[in-house]
Amino acid sequence: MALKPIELAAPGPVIPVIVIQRVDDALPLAEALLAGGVRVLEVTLRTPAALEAIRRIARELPEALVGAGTVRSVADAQAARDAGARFAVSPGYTSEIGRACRQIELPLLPGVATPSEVLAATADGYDFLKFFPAAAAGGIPMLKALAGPFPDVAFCPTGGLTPENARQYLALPNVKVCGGSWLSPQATIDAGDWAQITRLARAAQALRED
Ligand SMILES: O=C(O)C(=O)C[C@H](O)[C@H](O)COP(=O)(O)O
Repeated sequence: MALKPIELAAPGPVIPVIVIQRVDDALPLAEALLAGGVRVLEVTLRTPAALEAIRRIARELPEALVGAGTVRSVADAQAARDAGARFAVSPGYTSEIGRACRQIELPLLPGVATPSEVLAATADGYDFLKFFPAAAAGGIPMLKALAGPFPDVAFCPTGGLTPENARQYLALPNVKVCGGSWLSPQATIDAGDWAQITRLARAAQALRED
C-alpha cells in the first residue's frame, strides 16, 4: 500500500536532502541519520550514484523511508520507483509528472514557488507541496501569504533553510515539515565522520515544536 505524501511529515521535522557522490557512502550515511532519529531520506537524482544508493538503502535498511529527489521527468520517476524509492520529490511541477506518479503509485511531493503552480498541483489532487526554493522565493512572508487563498494546502519549505531559521518556518501552521541539505554536508561525508551526521540528525529532530 503506497503511503500518502503527508505521511512523510510525521517522522520528523526535517527531511534531509542528500547528494551521494560514492555509492559506498549510502549505507553508512543512512545508518548515521537513522541513529539520530531521522528516517525519511531524500536521495537526489543529481549524481550517477543516486539510483544505486536508493536501491541499497531500500534493500538493506527497511526502517528507513527512502525516496528520490530532483525528479524532473516521468523517466526519473519510473527509474526511482524501479530502484525501490518509496516517494518522489520534484523541484517543480508538471501535470505529466503528477499523473505519471499517480499511475505508478509513487507518492509525490511536488515543488511549487508561485500561486499559479499551487493551482496546477492542487487541480491534479496534490495538496502537500514542497515550497522551493523557499528562501529565494519569498520565505516565511510568502508562506504566510499563501495561507490566505490556500488554507487547505500544506508545505515543506526547502532551499536556504538552516538550523537557525528552520524553527521559524516550522512554527507556521501551513508548514508540516521542512527539507534541507545541512544534515549531510559533503565534507563530513568525505571524512566518514558518521558520528557528526548522527549529531546533526539528532539536533534536527529536536527542532520539532511540541
Ligand atoms: O535537488 C532538488 O531536487 C532540489 O529541489 C533542491 C534541494 O531541495 C535544495 O537544493 C536543498 O536546499 P539547501 O538545503 O539550501 O541545500
